[in-house]
Amino acid sequence: MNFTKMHGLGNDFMLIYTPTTPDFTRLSALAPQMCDRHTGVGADGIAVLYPSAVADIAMRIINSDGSIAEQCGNAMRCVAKYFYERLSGLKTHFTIESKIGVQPVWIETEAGVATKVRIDMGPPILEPARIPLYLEGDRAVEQTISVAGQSFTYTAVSMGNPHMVIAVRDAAAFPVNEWGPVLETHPLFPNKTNVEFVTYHSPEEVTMRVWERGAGPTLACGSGACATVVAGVLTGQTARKAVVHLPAGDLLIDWNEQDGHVYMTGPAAFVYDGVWLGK
Ligand SMILES: N[C@@H](CCC[C@H](N)C(=O)O)C(=O)O
Repeated sequence: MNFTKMHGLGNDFMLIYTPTTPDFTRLSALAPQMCDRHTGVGADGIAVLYPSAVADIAMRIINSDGSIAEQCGNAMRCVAKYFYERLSGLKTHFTIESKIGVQPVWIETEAGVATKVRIDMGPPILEPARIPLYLEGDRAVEQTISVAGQSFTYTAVSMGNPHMVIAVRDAAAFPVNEWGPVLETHPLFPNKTNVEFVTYHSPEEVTMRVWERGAGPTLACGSGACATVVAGVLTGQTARKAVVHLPAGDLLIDWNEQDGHVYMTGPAAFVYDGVWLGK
């Protein structure tokens, strides 16, 4: 099976392009083995790229544990760069069909190379029932959650996939691996959740670290960065446009006032092309 290793700010993926309908059951079953960092290729997930009837291309994201997620901002930027440079004939504006719908994409280029990708990540979903989260009311802003004898204040946002955003004093030093797994699987979130630990520095700047549902600690999460700025706006911590600092670089997030959609801009990179020889 041919694949291309790519990453978006260190959130890394095996991209598999197939001109026919993908066998998701097989790819989900293979994902833990392919994504294993010792005995496989090593990746946070698999991004599957295939023809779409309603957009220029379709993509689905499979987490490294084999679960299929609704959304993945970093994989979408990788898919967009791949599509722009290898399949589209250098089209700088096109659409990608994901599980959440048809998402417009814009490519910034230099000599035929995609340097930045901007994606319409759609409107955030705030109603707890649709995140999904077991909580009454129409929003989950600055709620308390208790786990293993510790309480956290969180704001929940779905970008198609669920996110719990927790403001902490120093996100860079926060023990993500200790608290991430217990919060990911908290029974309040029936489909589990991604967890972002964030420090709001100013209305325009945030530092974020993430524990991803189905993948563990990753270096970046595009949908999580979108959720972080939405949570920042809802709690009065950020402006609608802010830079999210991640361990390997920055994402620019803009929760547009006119259409209510969240726009994400950032880089994507090729690493290598390979052939998976396992079964
Ligand atoms: N890394 C992603 C999100 C990938 C899916 C996530 N782990 C989930 O299960 O929702 C991103 O960049 O958005």
